[in-house]
Formats: sequence, C-alpha cells, structure tokens
Amino acid sequence: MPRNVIVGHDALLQIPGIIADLGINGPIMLLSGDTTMKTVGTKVQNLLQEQGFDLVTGIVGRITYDEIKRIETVVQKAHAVLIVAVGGGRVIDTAKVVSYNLDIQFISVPTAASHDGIASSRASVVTEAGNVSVAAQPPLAIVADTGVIATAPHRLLAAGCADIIANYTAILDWELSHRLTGEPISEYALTLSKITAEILVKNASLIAHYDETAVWIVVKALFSSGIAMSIAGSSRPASGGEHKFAHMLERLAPGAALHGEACGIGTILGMYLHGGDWKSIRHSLRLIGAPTTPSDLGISDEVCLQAVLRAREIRPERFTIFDTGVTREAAEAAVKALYEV
Ligand SMILES: NC(=O)C1=CN([C@@H]2O[C@H](COP(=O)(O)OP(=O)(O)OC[C@H]3O[C@@H](n4cnc5c(N)ncnc54)[C@H](OP(=O)(O)O)[C@@H]3O)[C@@H](O)[C@H]2O)C=CC1
Ligand SMILES: O=C(CO)COP(=O)(O)O
Ligand SMILES: [Zn+2]
Repeated sequence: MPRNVIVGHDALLQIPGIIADLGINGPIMLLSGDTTMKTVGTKVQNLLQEQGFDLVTGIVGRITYDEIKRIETVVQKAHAVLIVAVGGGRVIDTAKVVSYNLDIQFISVPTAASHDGIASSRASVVTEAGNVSVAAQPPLAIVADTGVIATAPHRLLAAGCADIIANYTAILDWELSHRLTGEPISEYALTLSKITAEILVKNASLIAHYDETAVWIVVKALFSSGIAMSIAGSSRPASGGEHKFAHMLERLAPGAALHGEACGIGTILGMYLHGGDWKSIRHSLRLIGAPTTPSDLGISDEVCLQAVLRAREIRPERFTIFDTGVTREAAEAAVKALYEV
C-alpha cells in the first residue's frame, strides 16, 4: 500500500517535501513520456532541481521487456535511489516494474486519470503473445495534482472512467471462473472493485463536467480499484474478458483506442454476452463521453468482431465469458447491439 497519497490542487508542489521526508540520499531518476515531459515532467524537474536534488531524466517508450531492460540500465548507470514517474499508465507501469526489479522505491505522479494502475502492484507488459500482467512494486507515494489532470485532454478522463466501469464485467468473469473452474476468489477484493464502479457510475453526471471535482472523484476511484488489485495479488478484480478484448483490439488496430476506451467497449460486449444489463453500461459510458462503438474509434465492425473472437488468445489461463466458445453469430449480435438505439 502507498504510504502517502496526496490528491488536490497544486499537489505537485509537495513532491520535494515528500522526498525530503523519505530521507532520500542519492540521485533521483525522473521518468516521463514524450508529451508529458514537455509540460508536467519539466515542472517537476524544475521543482526538484530548485531544492538541490540530484536528478537524471529519461523518456519511456512502449512498455515491452526490452524497454524495461533499457530503462533499468539507465537507472543503474545513474546510481538512482528513487524513481519519480510523471505520466500516463505506460510511464507509471514501467517505473513500477523497474523499481521492483532493482529493489528501489518509486513515486507515482499521474498526469491523467486515464487508468487504474496509479496505485496497483501490477503492471501490464506488451509481449508477442499479447499483454501479460506482472507483479510490480506499488508506489511509495502518489501525488495527483487535480489542476494538472483537469487540463489533460477530456478523452483521457473518460478513458479512466471506462477502465473502472470495466470492473462490472471483470467481477462477473471472476465469479464465472470461480463457479466453473474453481478459481479462488477474494470477497474483499471483489467487493471493493464492485463498490468502486458503483460509486463512479453514481457520480457520472458530475464527472461529465470534467472539472477538478470530477478529477478528484475519478482519481479516488482509480486508487480504490488499484488497491483491489493489490489485495487480490492479481489484476483479476479489475481485468476480465473486456480487458482481453481490449488488449486484442490494441494488437489488431494499434493506437486506435486508449486502453480505457477499448475496455469500455469490451465491457458492453462482455455484459451483452453475460446476458446482463449492457444498456446501462452503455448509458454510463455515453454520459461520461467515452466511445461506445467501433465507428467512434474509427475502426471497422469486422476488426471489433475479430477482437471479440480472438480475445481468448490473450492470457488464456484467465477464464472469462470470452473463453466460453463464443460463435461468430453471437459475436456479430454483440457488436450489432453496440449501435442499437
Ligand atoms: N498496472 C495496472 O494495474 C494498469 C495498467 N494499465 C496500463 O496503462 C496504460 C494505459 O494508460 P494510459 O494513460 O491510457 O496510456 P499512456 O500512458 O500511453 O497515455 C496515453 C497518452 O496520453 C498522453 N498524456 C498523459 N497525460 C497527459 C496530459 N496531462 N496532457 C496531454 N497528454 C497526456 C500520453 O503522453 P506521453 O506518454 O507521450 O507523454 C500518451 O500519449 C496501458 O499500458 C495499460 O495496460 C492500465 C490500467 C491498469
Ligand atoms: O488494466 C488493468 C486493470 O484496469 C490491468 O491490466 P491487465 O489487463 O494487463 O491485467
Ligand atoms: Zn485497465
């Protein structure tokens, strides 16, 4: 569990104090993304350098094992004793794995409320066989500046909400697997994941304002969902068939959707296949402004259909509704439902 969680306006200003309190003695590695380094990354860099911290910076690319190895070498060469990760989910996940492998601490500074990996002890790594979920270091501290996150593109906040709404089908899939395959279940992790999604949906109209209050609500939900994963020791409470669909979609149409956006559409599809209330899932996503159809993403229905049929190739050991022998006809009906008025 993180020791220190700061969510609020100008929270970034507290980073030097947090690091000083930790008694860090040695160089710090600041990791960021291509875009975020130019804005928030540089701001954090200036804040730390003004306070006399010895700082090295690095830009994170696509999260693969090769990229993780590359960053590990940079961190080791710099003799860094702490990583400060400033960016989206990719940057934070990379910092989590690198700090775990090198046994050093890291601080999570999300620049967008776009994913629930802000606080979790899991990281999602892209491999040739699809995304794998690996054990990683949870952050020592989380600093979420609501002012900064509110100025990020709205699409990112909507994607974070969709990543939380995905908990509805993640839970159904976990329960299904528990009943059919005997997979162990954690009632605590499951309940926390469910409540988190319910609170988020209850606040959907407030979130649609995309202001700092909205950011605050979403960041808290992302944190809570991450803790559910840490309790379970697995991403199971927040990642079921809808995530397998999302990871496959990313493979078939790279860059077409943000992670959370693909998960949101996967949640409607998964709920449809479960025979659940998929319309209310779609309604919440629409209210928040997240995409709900392949055409919203600028991709063809056929690609979406293939992602439904091939979702089971991702992490085959994770049994979900997408692993129950979905036929082409059933998949077509599910994709068609996305457009239903
Ligand atoms: N470990 C876990 O439990 C979880 C992990 N994830 C993982 O997280 C990733 C998804 O996270 P996501 O954040 O959507 O993806 P990215 O980290 O790829 O970020 C998406 C885009 O948003 C940009 N961005 C971030 N913040 C800002 C900002 N303030 N202003 C402008 N642009 C900004 C990034 O820029 P740039 O990077 O170029 O700076 C990037 O281009 C996936 O890899 C997913 O697997 C998701 C959920 C849970
Ligand atoms: O994205 C996640 C939860 O939102 C977890 O990632 P995985 O799907 O890779 O396990
Ligand atoms: Zn996710």
